[in-house]
Amino acid sequence: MKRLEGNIFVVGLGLIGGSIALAVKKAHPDAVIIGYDVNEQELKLARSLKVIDEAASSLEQGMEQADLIILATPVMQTEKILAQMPVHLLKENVIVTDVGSTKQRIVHHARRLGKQGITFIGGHPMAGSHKSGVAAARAHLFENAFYVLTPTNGVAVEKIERLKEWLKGTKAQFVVLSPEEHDRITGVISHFPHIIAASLVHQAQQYEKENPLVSRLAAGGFRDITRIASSNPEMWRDIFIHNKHELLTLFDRWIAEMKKLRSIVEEENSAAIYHYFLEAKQFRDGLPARTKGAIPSFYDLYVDVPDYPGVISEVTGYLAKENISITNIRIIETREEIYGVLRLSFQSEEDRAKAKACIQQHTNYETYEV
Ligand SMILES: NC(=O)c1ccc[n+]([C@@H]2O[C@H](COP(=O)([O-])OP(=O)(O)OC[C@H]3O[C@@H](n4cnc5c(N)ncnc54)[C@H](O)[C@@H]3O)[C@@H](O)[C@H]2O)c1
Ligand SMILES: O=C(O)C(=O)C[C@]1(C(=O)O)C=C[C@@H](O)C=C1
Repeated sequence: MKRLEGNIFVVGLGLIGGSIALAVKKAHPDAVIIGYDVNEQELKLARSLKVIDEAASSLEQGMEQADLIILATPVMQTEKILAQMPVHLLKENVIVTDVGSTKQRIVHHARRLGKQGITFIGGHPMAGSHKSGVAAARAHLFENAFYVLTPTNGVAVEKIERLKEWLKGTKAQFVVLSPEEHDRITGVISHFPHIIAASLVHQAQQYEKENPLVSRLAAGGFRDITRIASSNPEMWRDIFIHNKHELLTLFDRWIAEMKKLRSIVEEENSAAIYHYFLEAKQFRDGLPARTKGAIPSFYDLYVDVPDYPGVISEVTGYLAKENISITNIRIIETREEIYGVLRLSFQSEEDRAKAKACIQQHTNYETYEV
């Protein structure tokens, strides 16, 4: 495995910046990871968690020594940083990239770098979480996920390959898209779903004023579909402003769709209602669960476990006895007062099948694949 050496400057040490820093360090232990964040607490925490090797005292100080600059701030901040970047201070061969969830406006603002001979390659690792901050950063966050790159025409192929080499510790699958294609696709499968999740929560909040039982009765379905409403509001505000045009079209299409649905329910058109759900189920079930996709895929097994201390070691203990190795383990949802959902990831389909059989043999916990 080729190990690169050099200075990596990560601006914005939150969930994504921190995770990328850890992944780069894992693949290139001789690289020096320098970090900067406007929030001094996060910067200190990043240093003490060893997410970065050094803290820069300013953007300029970090940028002038960097061989790779990764901008991992909310997208409106990224736009500002690009506009103010001190190009004259940068190393000639530096590569500048970002991780923002939108691409057209960022790539547009980066044109000034290209004009002055600096390579900019837009990037977006298509995995994340509703959590934010460096404490949530994990080196494996992007494993198996797509990592979109949006290089513009003038960018040399060697520079793109070099960036992929730097980022190979993410174990993501790189895909090149135009910024327009990127924003169109993410509008449908990432951005618009966020407003739906947030609006469902607002609707429940309104109903709760009439009956406080609403939030107590909000069960698995509501929690599953609204998980992402717990995400960082600053990040999502910026995404909505950046991808406004795409989102306005999606609003119009969604409103038309809701009107259509409302009328079939009003008419009690049972065939139409049934087919609507059926088509949705077929498309959802057909999403590439095992191949790599926008929904990050692994050989995952979900286990509904009772909420008591020791339950995780109980389950992992059964698997250990049968020598079944787990690549990742996570409690993805605690459904208060009922049970938790344990997500176990495996290296292969075979391991997952063995694990399923093992858990079924030793426990009565429900197991399922999504
Ligand atoms: N969270 C996700 O699921 C996800 C996934 C892929 C990409 N992204 C993108 O990654 C970027 C970062 O998101 P995150 O989830 O890591 O957010 P985060 O809130 O965890 O981290 C962002 C960090 O940037 C810092 N910051 C803000 N303005 C700054 C500035 N001007 N200079 C230096 N630091 C600054 C903040 O203090 C914070 O520590 C966003 O552009 C987002 O669109 C997020
Ligand atoms: O899993 C989540 O919590 C996410 O919201 C991750 C998610 C997504 O919409 O899929 C969010 C924004 C990113 O730009 C990429 C990934």
